[in-house]
Amino acid sequence: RWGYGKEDGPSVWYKNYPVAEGSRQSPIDIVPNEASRDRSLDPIIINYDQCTSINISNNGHSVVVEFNDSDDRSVIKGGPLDNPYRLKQFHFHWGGKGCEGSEHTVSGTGFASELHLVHWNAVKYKTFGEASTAPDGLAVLGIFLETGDDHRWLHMITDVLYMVKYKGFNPKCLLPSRLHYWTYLGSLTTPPLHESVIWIVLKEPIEVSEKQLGMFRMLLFTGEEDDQRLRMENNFRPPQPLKGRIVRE
Ligand SMILES: O=C(Nc1cc(S(=O)(=O)[N+](=O)[O-])cc([N+](=O)[O-])c1O)Nc1c(F)c(F)c(F)c(F)c1F
Ligand SMILES: [Zn+2]
Repeated sequence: RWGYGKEDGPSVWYKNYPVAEGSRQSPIDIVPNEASRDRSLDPIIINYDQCTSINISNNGHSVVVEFNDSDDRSVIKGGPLDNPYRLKQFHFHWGGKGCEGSEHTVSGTGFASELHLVHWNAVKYKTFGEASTAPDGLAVLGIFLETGDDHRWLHMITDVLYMVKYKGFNPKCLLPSRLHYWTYLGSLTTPPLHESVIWIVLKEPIEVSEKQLGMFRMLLFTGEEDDQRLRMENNFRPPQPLKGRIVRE
């Protein structure tokens, strides 16, 4: 249906998902000195200590780790959020080589990869599906990955990328040391591109090794029954027009 290739990639998503040309699409290019300081913005609060990962899977677009979101055991709150948002899953976007791969860019510069932790507003909405079409339904925490030393905990993902089930991974260990962020109103960056996301992009990247990133690239877009093997890489959407939106910090 949709993908990242020539015929089914971001430049043609508008055909089946007209909202692709909407007024709050993501990702965007973040220009730090054009961000406006909002003193009413509190620090974000991340409570992932009781989180329960239920599985890891390749959904044909990325590698996704899903969590039990039946209660408020792992939530993000504060910052631009009026309610606690429940962690539902996290996934990554990456490139085929070091310099590009992230979805958001900073003054035109991309990172090697970007981690998205997808949360939903379970106070106002009964299900993720309902929240996913509401303007304040989702909150996605974006974390840039830059290449450097091995990441102490990322190996728990890269080591099990070929397995389906594993337990007890706390995504808190993927957070950088400082939680300074940019925030703006945007959308899912993959179809259905719902304009329902309050984006919180952390300023500080985490460091991962080229070898660890290489493990992601061994994943395939295609199924084992498909005749052609398409390596999963460059699963990122390019920056979209700001259309008058303000990025706050
Ligand atoms: O749950 C979703 N997670 C998700 C979001 C993004 S995202 O890049 O758009 N994002 O927001 O981080 C990327 C990937 N991924 O695997 O690459 C994801 O798996 N997407 C999603 C969906 F699949 C639907 F069919 C739907 F109706 C809906 F409302 C959704 F929100
Ligand atoms: Zn994403």
